[in-house]
Amino acid sequence: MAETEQQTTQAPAAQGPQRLDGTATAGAIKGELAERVARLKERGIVPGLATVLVGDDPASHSYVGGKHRDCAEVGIASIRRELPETVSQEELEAVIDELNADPACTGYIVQLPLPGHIDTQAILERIDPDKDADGLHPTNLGRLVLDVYGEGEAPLPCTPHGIVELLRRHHIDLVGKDVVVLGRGITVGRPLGLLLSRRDVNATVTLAHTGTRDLDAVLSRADVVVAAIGVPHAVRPEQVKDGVVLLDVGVSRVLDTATGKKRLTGDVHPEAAAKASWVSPNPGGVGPMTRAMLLVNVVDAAERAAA
Ligand SMILES: Nc1nc2c(c(=O)[nH]1)N[C@@H](CN(C=O)c1ccc(C(=O)N[C@@H](CCC(=O)O)C(=O)O)cc1)CN2
Repeated sequence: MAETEQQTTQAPAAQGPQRLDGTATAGAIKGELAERVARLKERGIVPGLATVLVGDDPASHSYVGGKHRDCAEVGIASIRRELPETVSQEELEAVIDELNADPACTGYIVQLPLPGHIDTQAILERIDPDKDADGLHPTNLGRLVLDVYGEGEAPLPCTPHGIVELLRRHHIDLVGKDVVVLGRGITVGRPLGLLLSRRDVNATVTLAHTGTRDLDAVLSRADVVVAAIGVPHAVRPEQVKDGVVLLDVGVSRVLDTATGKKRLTGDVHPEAAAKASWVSPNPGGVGPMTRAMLLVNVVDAAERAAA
């Protein structure tokens, strides 16, 4: 696709939807990051990502494993902290303090969700904002609200940033478009609403949630729908217009009765996807972009620290 070509959100659905290919886009971003990491290393600076993983949840283990594989691909050093499900608040806070003080760790994340007995907000607030690779520290979320920080000057939450970047790199113009974000969670919906309404994106955003009245009417007007509620096939074909752009963020594991195995299912019904002009596959859409934007935050932070 030509670099300057602008895409419309109204391509006839008869052609079938085009894919917002997160795997390929993340691959391109990782290539760019590998070059930036190499330049940092020439100056004696080695970016290092630490992950803090609590408990035995297989999905969290798999996501964290992926993050470290990505680090190896682009030359970022890896530090792993694994703690039992029974870890106390104080023990976890001690690990945070240790990473805040460790010069080899230039950025880190605490894999979410944490067990119910842990005060997640207190943990996120204890992270040094300069090492906050997830962009979830209140200082960094506050910077997002203020919208006075330029590109790379403050970390952005990875999934929202990944969604905006995925659309941007597929030349999908959001100026003036009606974007409906389903879900108001702190890792996706709420920060995505802020990001989409920034002047450089300029979309009109509706953040829909369990309190939304007449969701069908809200969805029927949308040029773009981002579904991040984790309810399998929640977005149905009769709710969206032809040519809509659909981003499927939700991840549910449902039993496939044919195979007897669990299979990953998104929030978008396949027949809704068939009406779209563009759709992000799930898997292979927003997930890989989430991982790529984490690396962007790590490299940005290392460059800022070295400036
Ligand atoms: N500290 C954080 N915790 C969590 C975050 C986060 O951004 N920061 N987001 C999610 C989990 N997550 C990253 O941590 C994540 C989820 C999914 C993927 C991904 O690549 N998914 C694949 C499918 C993988 C599969 O088969 O399960 C895809 O979409 O292609 C990456 C990262 C919650 N916790």
